Amino acid sequence: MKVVLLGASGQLGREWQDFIERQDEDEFNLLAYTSDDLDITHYQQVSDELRKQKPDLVVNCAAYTDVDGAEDHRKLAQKVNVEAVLYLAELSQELEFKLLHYSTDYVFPGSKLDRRAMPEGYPEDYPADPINWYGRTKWEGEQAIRNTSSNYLILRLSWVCGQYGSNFVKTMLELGRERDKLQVVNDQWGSPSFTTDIVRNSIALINAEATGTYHYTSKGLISWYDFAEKIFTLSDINVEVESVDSDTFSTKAPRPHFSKLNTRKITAELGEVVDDWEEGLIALLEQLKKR
Ligand SMILES: NC(=O)C1=CN([C@@H]2O[C@H](COP(=O)(O)OP(=O)(O)OC[C@H]3O[C@@H](n4cnc5c(N)ncnc54)[C@H](OP(=O)(O)O)[C@@H]3O)[C@@H](O)[C@H]2O)C=CC1
Ligand SMILES: Cc1cn([C@H]2C[C@H](O)[C@@H](COP(=O)(O)OP(=O)(O)O[C@H]3O[C@@H](C)C(=O)[C@@H](O)[C@H]3O)O2)c(=O)[nH]c1=O
Repeated sequence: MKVVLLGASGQLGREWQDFIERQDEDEFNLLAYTSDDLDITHYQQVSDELRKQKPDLVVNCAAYTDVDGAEDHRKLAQKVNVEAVLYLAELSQELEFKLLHYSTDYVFPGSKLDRRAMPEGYPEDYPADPINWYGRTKWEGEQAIRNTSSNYLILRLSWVCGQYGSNFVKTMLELGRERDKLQVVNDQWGSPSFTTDIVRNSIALINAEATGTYHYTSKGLISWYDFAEKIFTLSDINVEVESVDSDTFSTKAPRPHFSKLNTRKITAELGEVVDDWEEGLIALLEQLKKR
């Protein structure tokens, strides 16, 4: 299968490349493009390249992911997360490739009431109602695909962490080593998704010829504070972590209080593929230690 990977230098893009390199058979012929190789907002270049390569599958790991930055750079976030995605969806229809696109838990409103009503998380068909600009652009990008392409897979993820790029685990390890004391929010609940699990399950969904929208995240429901505590305990880092609410640790973009994704649908499709978040964290810390 010929696969074009966009956003190849991000945390998920690099994990995709690693995963394919580790495969024994040549199941996938992967062509990886960083933003320098191919900017997805340069439509003519995208069109020329995809017409030339004629892929069976385009994996879109490219996105504007700076949640606070999106509030100040609304047009850019809109261009990358909506307009360029619409263009990819149009090309998928015209050139007949499958489009695998990633989206986020931040499309959901995340009220504290929702946490009580849906402790196992939001199902795929729960109405989106994002509370920040990043979430809004990601939702509009999803809708652009649904309204345009008949051959797509949208995989919603939450709290993505892996060995590459920047994420909460790596930020905590850095801050924990630099500082004596940290504040971490205790009133935003969800679950991390680890990049190795995401790529494995993305490929399983592709092999199962799944289409439509799916959720993937680890088992369990934790706050960022719980996550930070576990990162420090497992890493033997001695730092004082103060548990604070979102008003105390305020950010430019509001974050949902609850953003757990329900994973019943992917489990029904693929079997018991959803891993425990603590196991995922232990594996990631091991990987980081080796690097
Ligand atoms: N990170 C997270 O916690 C979550 C992420 N997701 C989704 O998962 C997907 C992958 O995220 P993740 O790997 O974490 O993100 P990263 O921020 O690590 O990577 C995003 C990549 O997109 C590239 N990019 C940005 N703009 C363009 C552009 N115009 N053209 C081409 N490439 C571009 C970036 O390149 P460069 O660095 O060179 O600009 C970067 O390599 C995204 O769709 C994201 O919304 C979903 C839930 C949680
Ligand atoms: C660094 C830091 C963050 N926080 C808070 C801020 C925020 O509410 C939460 C997580 O911080 P981050 O900056 O990693 O969060 P954030 O950028 O909101 O992460 C999100 O990224 C996008 C792309 C997604 O799609 C989401 O699923 C989610 O993973 O922890 C603290 O409380 N203390 C700290 O020292």
